[in-house]
Amino acid sequence: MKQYLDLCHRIIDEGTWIENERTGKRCLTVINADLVYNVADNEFPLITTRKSFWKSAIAEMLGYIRGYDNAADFRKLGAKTWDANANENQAWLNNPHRKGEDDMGRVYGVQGRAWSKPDGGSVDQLRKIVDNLKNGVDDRGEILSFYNPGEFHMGCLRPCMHTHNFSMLGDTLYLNSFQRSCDVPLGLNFNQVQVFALLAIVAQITGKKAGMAYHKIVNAHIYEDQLELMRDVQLKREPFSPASLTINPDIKSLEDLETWVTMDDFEVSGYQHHDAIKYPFSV
Ligand SMILES: Nc1nc(=O)c2c([nH]1)NC[C@@H]1CN(c3ccc(C(=O)N[C@@H](CCC(=O)O)C(=O)O)cc3)CN21
Ligand SMILES: O=c1ccn([C@H]2C[C@H](O)[C@@H](COP(=O)(O)O)O2)c(=O)[nH]1
Repeated sequence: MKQYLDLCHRIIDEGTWIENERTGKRCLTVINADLVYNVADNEFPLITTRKSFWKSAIAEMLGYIRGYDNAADFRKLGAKTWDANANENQAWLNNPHRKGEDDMGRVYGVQGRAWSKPDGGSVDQLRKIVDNLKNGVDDRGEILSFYNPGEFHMGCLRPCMHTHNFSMLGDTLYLNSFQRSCDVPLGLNFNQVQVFALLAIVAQITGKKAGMAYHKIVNAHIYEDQLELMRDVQLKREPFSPASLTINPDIKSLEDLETWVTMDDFEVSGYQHHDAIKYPFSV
């Protein structure tokens, strides 16, 4: 929690105003932030200075794991977070690659599970990582990358958290996650949960101990219409002690995640939080 609050204060104290062409808004921006989550000790990085909708965040991550390309599938899991990018962004609505209502195109999980090969067929990056780790192999290239510039024109948004690099020391699994762009009031509240949960889940299905997760953010920003709520409301509140996450131990494989797992298989205990804050969302 402290590292999140420190980043918010840093943006407000030292940030530079940058015009963003895509959204038509100004963002108070800093470059480079390094967040660390202790998954080994289950120090779940859930924001307490406002109500955090952690189930949506984990549902989003599960949708990426499943390779979803449709906002309706995310909704069925419990995340409405892709509705606006799939259906309200004019550039995407005009894009000939859009396959209709709710289509997100070739983003995130599509790249993670079915990266198109120029000579035909596709690469399932996550399957390879899980198989290797389960067999005790870390080839120093256990990388799940959603960032495919050759297909940006076929998706509604370029991935923000674009790369997850797993590694092993003995039987302890680590994760380094890279994010190019971060909406700190809205997105980071989710992304922290997702990096933590991704390491916890992958460790569980590969039979490893979870270690630390390292989260690198390049451009961290607060949109101009979010600033007042962050500075004058959220940052005036005292944080509560952290919550912890429990994952159903019956989840044992990638197939389990692909087939029967729902948000009922995740539980958070000891979550004390301040009231929700409705931050404006920029499409
Ligand atoms: N401008 C912007 N910020 C983002 O954080 C973001 C995007 N765009 N586009 C792609 C995804 C979608 N994400 C989202 C989208 C919506 C919420 C959101 O509305 N959160 C509310 C309510 C959540 C709920 O009810 O489930 C929140 O209070 O956290 C959060 C992250 C993160 N990403
Ligand atoms: O997981 C996510 C996804 C998106 N965001 C934010 C970061 C930016 O504010 C927008 C994306 O806009 P770009 O112009 O493509 O950078 O969405 C996030 O924080 N976390």
